Amino acid sequence: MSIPPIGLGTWNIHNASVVVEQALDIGYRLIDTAKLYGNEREVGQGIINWINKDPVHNKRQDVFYVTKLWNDQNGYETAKRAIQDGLNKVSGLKYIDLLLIHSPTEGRRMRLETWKAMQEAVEAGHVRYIGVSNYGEKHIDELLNWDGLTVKPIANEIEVSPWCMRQELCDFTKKRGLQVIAYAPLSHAYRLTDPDAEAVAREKGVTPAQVLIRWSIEKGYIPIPKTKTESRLRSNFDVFSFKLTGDEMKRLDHPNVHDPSDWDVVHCA
Ligand SMILES: NC(=O)C1=CN([C@@H]2O[C@H](COP(=O)(O)OP(=O)(O)OC[C@H]3O[C@@H](n4cnc5c(N)ncnc54)[C@H](OP(=O)(O)O)[C@@H]3O)[C@@H](O)[C@H]2O)C=CC1
Ligand SMILES: O=C1Nc2ccccc2C1=O
Repeated sequence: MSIPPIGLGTWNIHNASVVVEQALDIGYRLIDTAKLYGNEREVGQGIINWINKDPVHNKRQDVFYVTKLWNDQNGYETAKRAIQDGLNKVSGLKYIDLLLIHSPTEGRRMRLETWKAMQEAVEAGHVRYIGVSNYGEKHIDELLNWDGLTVKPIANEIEVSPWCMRQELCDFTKKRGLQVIAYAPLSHAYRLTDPDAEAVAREKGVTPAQVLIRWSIEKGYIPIPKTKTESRLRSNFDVFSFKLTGDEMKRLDHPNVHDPSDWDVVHCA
């Protein structure tokens, strides 16, 4: 199993079919959406449009479509129906590459019931891989120690940036065999004028956004920056022709800051 090294986040993208097609043209291969974002159908359409315009070169199996079950879709029967709804919205894609539980907030019983429905979707061939999002250490171990587990999670999608490093959780996630998908890698654009990010960017001849995306990659994470702007789609993807040194990484790190740009539920019961 290999997950592409970078993805496109699509929260708040309303013309998603256009943006997704542009992203795939540029080279993005992972697209992250969710029931919550209200754009699964459009994201799927963007992928289909991209395949249809050059079916010899653009293949369904080259795209990694990620979506998530929202909090109100937890519970065994509800999740089963929700997975079918999600599949129906992107019927042209035939399957979901990675399905995540969006968050652990609904409690242990709901989390595990939802997982049971997700496992069955893998066993039925509707979903290739399953994973979690916003899970803390205890949620991960709850799942891995559950006696009903037949399909292991492959990833934990969590907010990670130099101002929300979550080093212990990231190390734990990887130690348990899950990849870290880093959401809000640009800290929702709140930190693009940070003096150190700007200085490193100037020295390297790149943008602060490229520095932050590269920071995630150097850490061994899969960043999923969001942009609806075509020029930024291009530059955010252009992060494989330079590296950050150990000193530059340290200059960007803020291990003592915890400033998530969004919700923070990894410690919920
Ligand atoms: N699982 C979860 O609970 C969560 C998942 N996510 C996922 O992660 C994705 C990314 O996180 P998100 O919160 O969107 O925040 P990001 O950190 O990706 O930042 C997005 C913001 O940065 C701007 N931006 C992007 N590139 C540049 C650039 N090169 N220069 C200047 N500004 C730029 C965008 O503007 P513009 O679009 O106008 O160009 C947008 O305002 C989401 O879209 C979603 O897919 C996010 C939050 C929670
Ligand atoms: O992309 C997202 N933005 C959010 C804001 C609040 C809760 C969940 C999310 C997302 O998944």
